[in-house]
Amino acid sequence: MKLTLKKNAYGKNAINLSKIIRHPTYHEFRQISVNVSLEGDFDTAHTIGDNAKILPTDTQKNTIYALAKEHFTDSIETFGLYVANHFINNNPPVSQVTISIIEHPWTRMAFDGELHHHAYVGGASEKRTTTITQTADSVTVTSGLKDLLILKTTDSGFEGYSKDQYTTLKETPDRIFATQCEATWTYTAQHPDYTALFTKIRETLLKTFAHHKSLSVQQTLLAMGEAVLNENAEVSEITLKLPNKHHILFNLEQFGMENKNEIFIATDEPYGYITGTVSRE
Ligand SMILES: O=c1[nH]c(=O)c2[nH]c(=O)[nH]c2[nH]1
Repeated sequence: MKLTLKKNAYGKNAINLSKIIRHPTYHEFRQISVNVSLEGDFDTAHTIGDNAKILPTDTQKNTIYALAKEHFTDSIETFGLYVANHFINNNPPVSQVTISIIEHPWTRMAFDGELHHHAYVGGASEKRTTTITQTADSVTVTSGLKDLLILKTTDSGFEGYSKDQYTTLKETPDRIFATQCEATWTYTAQHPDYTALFTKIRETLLKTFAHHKSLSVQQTLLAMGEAVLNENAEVSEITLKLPNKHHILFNLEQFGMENKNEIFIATDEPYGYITGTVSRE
């Protein structure tokens, strides 16, 4: 039987980089994690161990640090586009480059309403993300956010669902809705203002989550996606991933007490996993 090498790719993951951008009146601190993945004419490396066409992943890593000096000055999308372009233009065997970047936010400390010049608070779970995929004749940019923890204490219920002999879940018109939101979106236009749009989309996601009278996670997911597309002509499609981080009512009756939707078992696992993509027709 003849065996063939099918789709293959190689690159460097988790290239962790931080940068101080010194503005006249304050320092900006940025921290990103970059993945590089190259596809192309690399068969002979696999078949006969000929590395002539291989740009070492160590070089790929060095390239990210070197290019960041001049070209990581704005959004992660703009930097990712520059880097993808560099790899495809300088390496003939490469037919497709994928650059994924996660940005860890650091925000300047504030005292008496004044932002500090060079001290920051980090550690928030939420991250901004982008993936750039570039070939000789096409480039796609996907932007997003992940690990955005959001919760509401009411305006969420789950009733009227299908039941069988294994159903134990009680219907409720009022429950906690907690999720770790992941969103990724693509654009209708080339070179939009990535950062302004990110801020606007994030705001729309939060506002819709907060205001929606939720009959299910599924219904809120669609409402959030629709709101983003309705309010942003520059967005062509959005995918949302909303794990349902259950807070389960604890049985206080066993102690002769009534639980008026106040005490819960906060669970991480198992969790419901609701995903969906909303697109323009
Ligand atoms: O909003 C929800 N959607 C479900 O599909 C589901 N399933 C479940 O057990 N709880 C919930 N909640």
